[in-house]
Amino acid sequence: MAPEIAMDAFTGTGKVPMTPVDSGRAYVTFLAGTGDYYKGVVGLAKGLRKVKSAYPLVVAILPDVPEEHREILRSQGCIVREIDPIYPPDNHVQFAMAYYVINYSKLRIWNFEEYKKMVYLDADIQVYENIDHLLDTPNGYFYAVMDCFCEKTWSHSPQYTVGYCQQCPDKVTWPAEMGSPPPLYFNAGMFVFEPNRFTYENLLQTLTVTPPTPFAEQDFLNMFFQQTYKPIPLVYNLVLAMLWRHPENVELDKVKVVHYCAAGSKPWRFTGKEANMEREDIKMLVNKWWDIYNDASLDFNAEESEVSEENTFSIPSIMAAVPEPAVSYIPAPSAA
Ligand SMILES: O=c1ccn([C@@H]2O[C@H](COP(=O)(O)OP(=O)(O)O)[C@@H](O)[C@H]2O)c(=O)[nH]1
Ligand SMILES: OC[C@H]1O[C@H](O[C@@H]2[C@@H](O)[C@H](O)[C@@H](O)[C@H](O)[C@@H]2O)[C@H](O)[C@@H](O)[C@H]1O
Ligand SMILES: [Mn+2]
Repeated sequence: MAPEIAMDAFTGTGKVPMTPVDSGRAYVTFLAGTGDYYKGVVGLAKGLRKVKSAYPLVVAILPDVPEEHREILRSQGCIVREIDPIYPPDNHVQFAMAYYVINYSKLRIWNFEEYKKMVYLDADIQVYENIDHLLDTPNGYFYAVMDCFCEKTWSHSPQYTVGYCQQCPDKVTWPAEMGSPPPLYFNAGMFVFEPNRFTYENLLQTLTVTPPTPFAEQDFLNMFFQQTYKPIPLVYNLVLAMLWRHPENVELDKVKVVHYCAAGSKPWRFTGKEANMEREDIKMLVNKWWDIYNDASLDFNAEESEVSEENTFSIPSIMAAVPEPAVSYIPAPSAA
């Protein structure tokens, strides 16, 4: 006998609320390679469960992700979707990190048209407070958190050269002789977007004529969505470098989402040896990530999920086997 459920648990019309698949909303992350980033996805899946997110986690994976890792993600209730890689046009650019070249493949998520609105999260991100409300934001905008230009990874940029950062625009003003300051620039580790076939095709076509730059798809997305980009508060994507570059902008106890993107900060391979990794706040955040990763009570439970399926929100792992819909991809540009 299904447990008695207060009518207000529904939409008040007595109708069962839409399940996450029907709601057209989901979280999505990206996984490539045979390495240990799958641990980041497991941590993220468990973190979203811990904050009682109502929506599933879709994982866009490249073909090189081994079956063993795919099975681990399915067993954690993830919806695993294989995508084709996307390479930037032939180039000789020096990416800030050599592996950034695979990050262009993230653009395939705009083709997940069965979803109307999604939150993209890097696999090195953890969600510590429920952020489902981001999926209720008004359509037509690209929501993301502003990045910081102060790390050495930005040493190629004019901002870094003049010591300008959008996080403290009054500290070093943009030199007038260099024209207008750069447009607001987001970190592409987390963003709220609407999958859309037209946008998808436009992204891929534009990519073929856009010379690659050091921050790869992050630079590309900033250029592409410049007119519709809407900054959201830093609590939705704490880029760790903010802790030592702009501590005045950070209230750590209010942060909902932590992005482990500083060199040496990936929790699953943390040694504490790199610069700033000896900080107490960094060690606390890494331990916080491990507490969730190691918490067996947060593992996906298919039975529990099926029971709650009747009431509210969950996705049985059978959904995890959802095959890639037969769509004709725009052929990716030739490999770099
Ligand atoms: O070997 C890799 C490297 C990267 N990624 C994915 O690409 C994202 C972007 O890379 P990363 O987070 O390392 O970049 P950062 O945010 O540190 O610049 C990761 O979060 C993963 O989702 C992956 O799956 N395998
Ligand atoms: O492929 C480019 C990547 O660019 C971004 O990472 C960078 C960037 O944020 C710099 O500003 C930081 O200095 C650096 O530490 C950090 O790794 C995104 O987090 C990642 O998802 C991905 O798009
Ligand atoms: Mn990242």
